[in-house]
Formats: sequence, structure tokens, C-alpha cells
Amino acid sequence: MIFQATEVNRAYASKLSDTTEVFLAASRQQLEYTANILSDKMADDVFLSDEANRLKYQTDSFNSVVISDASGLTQAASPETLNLVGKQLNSAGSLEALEAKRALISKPYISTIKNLLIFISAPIFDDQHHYLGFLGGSIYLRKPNILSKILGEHYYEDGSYIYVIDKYNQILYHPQKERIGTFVNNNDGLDEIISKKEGGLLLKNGQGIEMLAGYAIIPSTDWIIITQSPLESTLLPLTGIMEKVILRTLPMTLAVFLFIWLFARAISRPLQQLAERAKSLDSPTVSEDIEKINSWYVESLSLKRAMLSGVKLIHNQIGELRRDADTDPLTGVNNRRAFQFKLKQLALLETPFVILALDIDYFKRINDNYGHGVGDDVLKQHTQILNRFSRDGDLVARTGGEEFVLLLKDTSSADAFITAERLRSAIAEETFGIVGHITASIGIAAWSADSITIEKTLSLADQALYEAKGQGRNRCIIATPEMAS
Ligand SMILES: Nc1nc2c(ncn2[C@@H]2O[C@H](COP(=O)(O)OP(=O)(O)OP(=O)(O)O)[C@@H](O)[C@H]2O)c(=O)[nH]1
Repeated sequence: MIFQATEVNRAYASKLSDTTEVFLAASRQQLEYTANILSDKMADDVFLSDEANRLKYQTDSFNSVVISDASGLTQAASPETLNLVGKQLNSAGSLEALEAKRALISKPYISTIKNLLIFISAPIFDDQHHYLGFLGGSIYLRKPNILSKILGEHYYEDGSYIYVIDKYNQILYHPQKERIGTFVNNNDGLDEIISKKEGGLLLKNGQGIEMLAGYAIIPSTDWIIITQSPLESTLLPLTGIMEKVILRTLPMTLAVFLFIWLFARAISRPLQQLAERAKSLDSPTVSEDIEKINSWYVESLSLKRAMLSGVKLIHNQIGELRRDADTDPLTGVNNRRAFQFKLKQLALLETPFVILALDIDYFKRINDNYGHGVGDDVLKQHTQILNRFSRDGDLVARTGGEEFVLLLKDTSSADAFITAERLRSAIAEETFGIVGHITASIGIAAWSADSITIEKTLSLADQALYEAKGQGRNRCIIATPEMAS
């Protein structure tokens, strides 16, 4: 738009320059033609007066016309109201014409009768080329004149205007009449305008308003015609266009944003849910929770699958670690840790139980006599017997080297004693390879919610076992209250 407006102004300035040039050329021709006619009529006052009037009124080119003799004495003038006939002309234009004796267009100057004008003149010569005087037409710059007719009848509503300066920056035409005759200053584009013959540019005028200016020189006078329009008014339609564009595209823009937002949410949703689940990978339900997530696009599906297999791996490893942590590696039964955990569980549930604390008699001798490997085999075989005596809910544990525990749930001390005796007999009857027969001693202690603490029960079972050892081994002893003390 800026380029276009500047270009329009340039083309318009160029057109006006051509028009003004044509006018000036026509005016000069008119004057020169009449000056020729006057060469043998300088003594005919009536003829001179008629010619002055004809020039003044026939074409409207000049505000006034004068005919002077070679000494500067006015021979005829139009309009006659000027009262110049017979008077000596001493204005700048007249003196210049008298001195130059050739066709001239003067600089603007203030005339004898206080008009700011330019003076266009043609010399009058006789047949022998003797200088007889001049014929001149004035254009009153501050009054309605031919220039204002050519340049002035244009639109100014949007702040656009045209002005004309001469090569000395003096204003010859301006829509504000008071500025005619003054000099242009504070105009940052003027240097460029003066240095080129035609063009367009963005400049700040004297009031600091940004203007898009086009300019063109009038070759015969070096006057410059400048047409300019405010940048703001040029861009005003753009604001309207932008508003329309924004208003028209707003619903679409909003719809697009809404779609992007919903789409982004739909994309991020499964990722967020997966991230949330990743925080609780140890949860027993994590696999089912991950399965439920709607991974609707391929990348999130891959992520979901990767997480599921990761969770499976972790859970398997956790299970294995748990089993390892709770199991005695030699015999495969529970270790002391698992045994104690079971005790706590039963206590929490207030489930009564009986502990059979069992210790193989003289086990050291087996190791000593047959070696450690045989001792291990005995331990394993012995464990199998214990397992046979363990019902659902009961627990077999290896609590030390050759020490074991059989925990009997919901059992009375009497029943537990019977079981212990049968167990002891089973061990005694079993043949343990090259070792042959072995025996074991068993201490028995019962726990119920309303009785002693678990620690005390364990201690009593140990006491009873100690007692069984003390009484000669290969026997079962039920703990008595006295043992507690
Ligand atoms: N082979 C084998 N021996 C073990 C293991 N753990 C402990 N022992 C042995 O078991 C023996 C236990 O000996 P003691 O505590 O003196 O008991 P004991 O010889 O059975 O005598 P009493 O219990 O008094 O009848 C020690 O020699 C330990 O080295 C094991 O895992 N394998």
C-alpha cells in the first residue's frame, strides 16, 4: 500500500509537472507571438492597450499584463485599474527583463503594488533587432491564478495536498495561502527531492507528520511539484481490512485452537495416565490399571506395552527376591525371617498356635563322622519329614543350623504333643543313608491372644527343648509355667 500510494503521488506529480510545463510553454509562446506583433506598433497606444487586455482576458493565464518600452516606462497595462501607464517600472521582474533582453520567468518577488508574483516576459525587438522593451504577464501567487487552477482543484479530505517550490525552496503554491512565498524548512526529505528529478519517498513534513510524497521537476523553471498524502490515512483502509480479516477468521481461528487443544489433550492423556501409573509400579494392581488406559495411537500403545512388560519383569523379580528373602536355601523351607512374619500375622488375627521347637540330637557328630555334605543331606531329608507333618496353614521353618520349628495353627497343647511325638518317632524310624538313624528333641509351647507374648512363647519352647535335651534327648517336652520363671 505504501509503495502504491507513493507511486500514485509520483505519477500525479509528474502529470502536474507536464501540465504546468505545457502551460508555461504556451504562455511564453503567447507572449513571444504578441511581442513580434508589437515590434512595429510600439507607438500605437490604443493597439498596445488592446493587446494587453486581450492577453489578460482572453486566456486567463495572467493576473496582469504590462507592456514597457526599453527604458522601463509602462506603455500599456491590463487591468487598467493598475494605473501603471506612463509610470516607470522598477520591480525586480521588470528590471531583470530590461537587463536580460530575453524571455524570462522570474523568481517570486513582491511587486510595486505589494503583490507576491512571478513575472513571465518576452522582449520586443524591431526589424533591425533593436530592443524596444518587453511584454510581461504576472501571476499573483497569493491570489487566484492559473497555477492554483491547475494545481489547486484536488481532493484534500484525507490530508493530501500539493505544493510547488522553486530551486531555492521558496513556496510558489501551497493550499495554505499564508505559506506561499515562505521557505520550506524542517523537511527531512527535501534534500533527496531536490537532488533527483522525479521520485517518491516517505518523509516527515514541517509539522512532523509522516507523509508519502511523490515529486517531479518542471524542467524549464526547475520548480518542483510535490504531491503528498499522510501515511496514516494511506494505511487507514489496512486497519479496516485487518479488522475484517480478524473478525471473519475469528470463528475459524477459535475452532482451530479448540481442535488443537482437544487433540493435544487427547494425545497427552494416555501419556499422563502412564506417567501416573509409573509412580506406583509396585502396586499389585498396576498391570490391570495400565491395561485399562486407552492408548489410542501407536506411540502410546508401544509405550504401554513396554511399561506392561517392564512391570511384569519387576513383579517377577520382586516375587523372586521375596521368595529368596523368606526361604532357607539348603532345605527350601521358610527361614527365621518368614517364621517371625508368620507369627506376627497370626498374632494380629489372634489365631492361636503351638510352636514345636525341634533340634537334631548330636548333629555335630554326623558332620564330624561323615562330613558336612552328608550333614546337609540329613538336614534335607529331615526337612521332608517335617513337611509331611505340616498341614494347610501350618509352617515349617529352619531357624538355625540343625534347629527347626513346626508351627501348628489352631491346635491345643495336648494335640500338639501327640503330633510332636509322632514326628519324633518318624524321625527316629527314618534311615538317613550311611548315617543310619538319628533322633531329635522337641520343646512345645502354646500361644493364644489372651495368654503370654509371642516372645515369651518362643522362649518357653526353647526352654522346653533345653529340658528335653537335658533329660536325655529324643523326647518331647511341653513347656510349663514354671519354666517361664
Ligand atoms: N552339615 C551342616 N552342618 C551344620 C549346618 N549348620 C550348622 N551345622 C552344624 O550343626 C552342629 C550343631 O552342633 P551343636 O550345636 O553342638 O549341637 P549337637 O551336636 O546337635 O548337640 P546337641 O544339640 O546338644 O544334641 C555344628 O557342628 C554345626 O557346624 C549346616 O547347614 N550343614
